[in-house]
Amino acid sequence: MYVHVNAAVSVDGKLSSRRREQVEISGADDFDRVDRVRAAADAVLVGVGTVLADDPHLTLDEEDRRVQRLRNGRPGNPARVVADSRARTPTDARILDDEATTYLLVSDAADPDRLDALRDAGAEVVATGGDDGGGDDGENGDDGRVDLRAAFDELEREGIERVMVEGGGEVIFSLFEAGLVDELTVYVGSLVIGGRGAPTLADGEGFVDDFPELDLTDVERLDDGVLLSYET
Ligand SMILES: NC(=O)C1=CN([C@@H]2O[C@H](COP(=O)(O)OP(=O)(O)OC[C@H]3O[C@@H](n4cnc5c(N)ncnc54)[C@H](O)[C@@H]3O)[C@@H](O)[C@H]2O)C=CC1
Ligand SMILES: Nc1nc(O)c(N)c(N[C@@H]2O[C@H](COP(=O)(O)O)[C@@H](O)[C@H]2O)n1
Repeated sequence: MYVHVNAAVSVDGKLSSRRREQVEISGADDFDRVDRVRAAADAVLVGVGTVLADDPHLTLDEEDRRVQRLRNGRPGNPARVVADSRARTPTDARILDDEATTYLLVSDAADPDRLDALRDAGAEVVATGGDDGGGDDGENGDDGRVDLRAAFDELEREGIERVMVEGGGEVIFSLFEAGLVDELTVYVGSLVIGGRGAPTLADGEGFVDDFPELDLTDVERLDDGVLLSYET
């Protein structure tokens, strides 16, 4: 699986404010670039924190790009994928409409009745990862969250080979922690958000050593900000 993480941050590295509501950090040119990256992907992935905060749609904005994909024998929109251990995605979430296939990555911690309701609402459920019985302590490498590596193997069996990850900070950290990131693009908008509780590009537990190092491959001025491109 090729994994491209993309995010927009303020100059102080925040994805959003302490209210966790969507903040428009990108300008028109960056949103168009994001649409292009989506169009190249087989699937767009977010964490359930992003679904609950933003209720994103994750489809293509540009009709021409949908048409081009269909001409190439691909679905008009990339599939949508949510890392959602406990199946907290609302059944009326926008990502569950019929404009694309939507996979919910869940763990053993998800309630079976809830999964039935989400299947009825149109979701394809992929279960990996489970509860080690020891609470959220991270012991045994299993804290009841989705095992992203195993889930990606399942998605590959569904023909998904290229994933674009749009956030948020918890999921992005987990992907770096698991060594699953191939490419990172970060749009840095010219604003300060601040707030110790505001989400950043990589949240989670954070690293204390063995920090993932990246190769800077490009720097581009875009809208009123800067696009930074990295490979791992
Ligand atoms: N500026 C930007 O480009 C973007 C900003 N955002 C912002 O980010 C915030 C949401 O980010 P977060 O709260 O960090 O939530 P998130 O979107 O990273 O979701 C985290 C949740 O995913 C679930 N999950 C399942 N398996 C997991 C695993 N293995 N590792 C980590 N999480 C796993 C857990 O329930 C966890 O609470 C919102 O404020 C949203 O507006 C989100 C996307 C893009
Ligand atoms: N690239 C980017 N720039 C910003 O300024 C943003 N606020 C976001 N947010 C994320 O974009 C997604 C919205 O998707 P739809 O337009 O509803 O399809 C979602 O993942 C937001 O968190 N991204």
